[in-house]
Amino acid sequence: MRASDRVSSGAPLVSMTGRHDPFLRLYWGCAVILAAATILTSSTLLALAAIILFGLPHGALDGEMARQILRPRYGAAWFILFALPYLALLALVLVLWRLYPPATLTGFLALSLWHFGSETRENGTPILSALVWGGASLILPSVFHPAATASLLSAMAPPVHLTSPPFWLVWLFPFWVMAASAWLGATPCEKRLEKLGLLCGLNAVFVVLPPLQAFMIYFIFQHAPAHVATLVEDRRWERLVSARAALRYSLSLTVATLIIGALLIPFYTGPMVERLLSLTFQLLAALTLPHMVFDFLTGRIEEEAQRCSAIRPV
Ligand SMILES: CC1=C(/C=C/C(C)=C/C=C/C(C)=C/C=O)C(C)(C)CCC1
Ligand SMILES: [Fe+2]
Repeated sequence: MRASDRVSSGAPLVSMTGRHDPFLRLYWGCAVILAAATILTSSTLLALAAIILFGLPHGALDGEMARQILRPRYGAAWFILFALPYLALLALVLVLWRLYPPATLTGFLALSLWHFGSETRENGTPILSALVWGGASLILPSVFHPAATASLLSAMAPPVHLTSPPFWLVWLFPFWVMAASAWLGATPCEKRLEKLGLLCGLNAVFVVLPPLQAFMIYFIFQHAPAHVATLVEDRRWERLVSARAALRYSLSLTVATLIIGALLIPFYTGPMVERLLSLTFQLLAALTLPHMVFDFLTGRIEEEAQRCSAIRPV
């Protein structure tokens, strides 16, 4: 089973907060305080800080997985083998943002929908739950806050100027509602009320809050912990035994990403808030492509390992 095939929607925050670990309490306490400050002040900068500080580390865990797979075979060269193709894909996406901003934005949104969906896919109803949970963060703001979503997406991909969100995100809404109803219908009776509550909670976040704040809440309290929970539950990753360990092993690449981000600031122009907004999301897109390729490759390696162990004589 691929890491992303495991169940994670719904429970991640509860299972991943490490309620009894004082360090993680502090970590999540800071996340809650920063999120609350963002909402109270409506500050774009604080929202970006929360997204970076508490969302980015989940992607940095790719380095830990690559280390475990490549180091036994290639020794110290593992890092180059991992980092070079990763950085090449990252650079490619950053160049694509410059050359074809509208097409890259569309590609990023489609990729994000896939990425968010695959993180919250459930075993019984994989496609439905992926559309429901993955689509919510993109479809709901486009429907309930079209003007604000359009201006954020425009700021993300200058010189694109959207007066409304991409039509396909809005058109997906009726399908999203149907998928959500079908998914609830397919959920076992005893769990239905709980799932309905979660769905209503997620809807409320995207209906009530402005799009960037709602996305921040989704990203740091649902998406990132779901990814970490999936990896911790996956017994393949020897050192990822707890959320705390995951945080520790994500630290070096998180810092490296922050340095890359800081070095890129001079390449972005305009008022500082807009520069940081486009840089943050363009970099997220640039990280998401190699992250998804990596996820695909580790899934293939796992399938291969299972195939080999199935044909090995006992
Ligand atoms: C900027 C922005 C949006 C899009 C964000 C996207 C598409 C983020 C993708 C992040 C990824 C893929 C992270 C991977 O872990 C919304 C929600 C449409 C509206 C609010 C502002
Ligand atoms: Fe992610």
